[in-house]
Parts: sequence; structure tokens; C-alpha cells
Amino acid sequence: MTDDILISVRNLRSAFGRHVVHEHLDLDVRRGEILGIVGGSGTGKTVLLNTILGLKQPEGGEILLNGQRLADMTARERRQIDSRLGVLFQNGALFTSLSVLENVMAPLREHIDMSIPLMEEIAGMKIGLAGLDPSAADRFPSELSGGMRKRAALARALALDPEILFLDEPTAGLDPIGAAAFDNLIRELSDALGLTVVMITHDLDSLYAICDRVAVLADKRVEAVAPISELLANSHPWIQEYFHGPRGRAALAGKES
Ligand SMILES: Nc1ncnc2c1ncn2[C@@H]1O[C@H](COP(=O)(O)OP(=O)(O)OP(=O)(O)O)[C@@H](O)[C@H]1O
Repeated sequence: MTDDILISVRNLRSAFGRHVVHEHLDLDVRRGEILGIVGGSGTGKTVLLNTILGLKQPEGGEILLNGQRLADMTARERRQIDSRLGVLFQNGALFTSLSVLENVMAPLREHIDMSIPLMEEIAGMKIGLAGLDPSAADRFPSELSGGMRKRAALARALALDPEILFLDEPTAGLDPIGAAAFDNLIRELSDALGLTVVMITHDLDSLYAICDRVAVLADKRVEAVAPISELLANSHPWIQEYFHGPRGRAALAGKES
């Protein structure tokens, strides 16, 4: 394994009972890149993310983080790893009974022994980093717009200064301007903090705007992983349809304009 590979998925098999989701799936995530993951509905994008995160046990194969097999880690090592992974789940998954500040403090409380004022200070910084006004700190998720909720969830995902940020459909439900602003924020954070980002998305504009490479899930595996410019030439039917269909052409035109 070379130094620039942060996550390595090898020969992964995932299943629910007899329903096989992944078979012989290989994927490398390079340090510092923004990797998009696309694929038809039900191809197993979220299951892949959950498996990398250790939320689902694989039926076969292995996952290595920094060259270390997740399966070999002790509970303590696993907790340390978890603190280096920031996750923004599809629905934001904020605690509805907690304010934004308390939501962002939650991972700090769980993983680090520090005073409340220091936790509040760090959480406040992350709220700013996610592009929210400081006044959002005392508000509850139900009082926020969809875009603000995403940013609050992002602030929480950044709470522990993760090395890798996982995003599941981050721009789903946002209007195009809100989605573009969120994309820009992710790119800026990745550049400024050296974050590695793994992002599941259906949003072609996001893929064009910020992804260094895109992995395509099809036929239970990663069918191709490459910069979009290379994927455009791939002859797989789903890839052709996705990138050369009407929405794909519109996104490409938007990128070129
Ligand atoms: N907990 C579960 N129990 C049984 N089957 C599941 C479970 N979670 C996911 N699946 C199945 O695994 C397959 C992949 O699901 P997954 O949610 O990863 O798809 P996806 O590619 O993320 O889809 P979408 O783009 O629609 O969100 C689907 O067939 C789904 O029904």
C-alpha cells in the first residue's frame, strides 16, 4: 500500500440474508482527495459507507485505514479511529431536543475530557467554520432552514477535527444556489484543512464542481473510478446514460459555461 491511500476496501462482500449488495468490491480513497460515489438507487452506496464506518459488518473482504485492518483493531483503537472520521448522514440526523451548540458539542463530550467552556468555544468555532452565524448556536434544529441544518450537521461532523469527512447526499433537498454554496464550502474546507472527503451524491453539478475522482457503483462492485473527464469515455451503459443523458449534458454545459 502506498502512503497516499487512506482507505482501502478489498474484495468486499456485503449482504442482507440472501440479498447480496456488494461482491468483489475494491476501492481506494486517496489522502486529501474529494471522492464522489455515484450509482443507481439501491446499488449499495449507503451500505458501503456504513461498512467503512464499521456500522455494518462485511460478509467478506477487508477494509484498511492507513494500512491497518479495521477487523484487527481493539475496541480502544476503534474508538480512536472513530474520532478521526466525521460523518454527515443523509438526513442530517441532528438531535432535535438539543440546540445547535449542544449538537456540535456532543462528539466532544463523547470523545474528549475537557471543560464545558472550552467545549463551547470549540463548538462555536466549528459553527463558524460551517458558515453559520453565531446566533444559530442557540437555536434548535426545527428552527433552522434545510441549508442551515446541513451546515449545523457539518459543524458537528467537524467537531473532532476529522481526517476524513463522509457525506451522504449532502446537497439533497437544497435549492441549486444553496447546493452550490454547500459544495464550495466543502471544497474550501478540504483545501484549508487537508480533509479527505468521501461523498455519496446524485447531484451531477456537485460532481463536476468539487470531486477529484468519482467511483461508480454498478453490478455489485465499483465499476470504474476516475476523474469525470475519463468516465465520460467509459462504455458501461449506466455510466453512459448517467453522464451523457439530459441531466449529465446540462451539468457539463454548466461546468463549461
Ligand atoms: N438494513 C437493511 N436490511 C435489509 N436490506 C437493506 C438494509 N439496508 C439496505 N438494504 C438493501 O441494500 C441495498 C443497498 O441499499 P443502499 O441504501 O446502500 O442503496 P443506495 O445505493 O444508497 O440507494 P439510494 O441511492 O436509493 O439511497 C438495497 O437493496 C437495500 O434494500
